Amino acid sequence: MVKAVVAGAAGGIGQPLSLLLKTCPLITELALYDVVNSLGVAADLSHISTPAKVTGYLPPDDGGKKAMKDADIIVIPAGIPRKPGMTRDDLFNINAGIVKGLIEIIAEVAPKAYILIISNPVNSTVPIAAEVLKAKGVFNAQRLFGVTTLDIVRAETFIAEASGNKSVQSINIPVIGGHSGETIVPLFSQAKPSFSVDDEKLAALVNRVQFGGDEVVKAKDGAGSATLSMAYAGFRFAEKVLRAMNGEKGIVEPSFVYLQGVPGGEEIYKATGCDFFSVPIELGTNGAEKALNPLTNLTDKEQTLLKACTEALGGHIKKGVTFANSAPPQK
Ligand SMILES: NC(=O)C1=CN([C@@H]2O[C@H](COP(=O)(O)OP(=O)(O)OC[C@H]3O[C@@H](n4cnc5c(N)ncnc54)[C@H](O)[C@@H]3O)[C@@H](O)[C@H]2O)C=CC1
Ligand SMILES: O=C([O-])CC(=O)C(=O)O
Repeated sequence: MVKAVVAGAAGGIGQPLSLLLKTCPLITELALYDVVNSLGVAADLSHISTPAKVTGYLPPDDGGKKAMKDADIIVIPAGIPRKPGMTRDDLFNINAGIVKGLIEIIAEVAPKAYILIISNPVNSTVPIAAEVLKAKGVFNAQRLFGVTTLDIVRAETFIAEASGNKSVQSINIPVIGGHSGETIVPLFSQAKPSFSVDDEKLAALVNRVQFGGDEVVKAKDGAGSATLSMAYAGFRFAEKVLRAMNGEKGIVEPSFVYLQGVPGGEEIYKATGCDFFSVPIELGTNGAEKALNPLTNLTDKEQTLLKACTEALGGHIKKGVTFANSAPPQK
């Protein structure tokens, strides 16, 4: 029996993500929570002929607690998205409180759940979640993930386009660091299969992965940010976590984790000075079982990107930690 929850299920990401989760045979119960419209989304999805039993919850009558009670995996795309001209950090003032409130509920009713955070700014919302869980005495770093899969999905797509590789799904590329602008570090030198483009094209590819989110925000012109590609990416990561929980071996995907709480993370922490960092993670029945060190054999250009990443990321992490420890409990 596997209970999955989507918090923010009626939103632009939440709806297609819930649809994809409804198609996953590994899930037996799918609880959809939102502050609006979740009952309608649940009724709609409940007619699909797949095993997961779908239920919807709104805040009244402790709906959040009921939705998340005893969940095995909770995916969080709750919060406002960007409009043109905004940075992800501009979302902090609203989304920090939303994530804090949801994690407070999870700490109480589902302390063992795997938590996958999509809400931006991921570089700060994941540290907020960790601090709240620590304060409640239920933090398990191996079960808290910032979802950075969309950066990997973009890198795979853009390499396939640039190199003319027709089998995009065979491409593997680590993207490390954080999830905003210069904190996103694609390691094209470690792409499999390897590929080569001239320096100018490589710089353009790096820039496109780092600022791919802006491309969508601009095209949507005030109607939000990436939702469909994010739902795909969120499902891809959630499904890998579920398959690993189910005993499948050898599953690796980068994710933004608390390095010092994941085996193998300590040496990456020492090298970067960042408590939280996205690196390839080996997933298993205990969640993040091993952080794989991608920092050996970086090219000079990648070293420069890494330096810019760690300089900015440290501040984002600190902002989240400070907020978590100073804001009052959310309602
Ligand atoms: N990690 C990543 O790679 C990506 C992250 N995002 C982020 O995901 C978040 C959601 O984006 P969209 O779905 O486009 O936004 P949206 O506005 O369409 O949906 C957000 C949903 O969250 C709900 N919500 C707000 N407060 C809530 C609470 N306390 N509890 C439960 N639900 C609540 C809203 O009612 C809404 O239905 C944004 O912060 C966005 O920046 C977006 C794309 C990629
Ligand atoms: O750009 C945004 O605000 C949404 C996001 O995180 C992405 O698309 O990578």
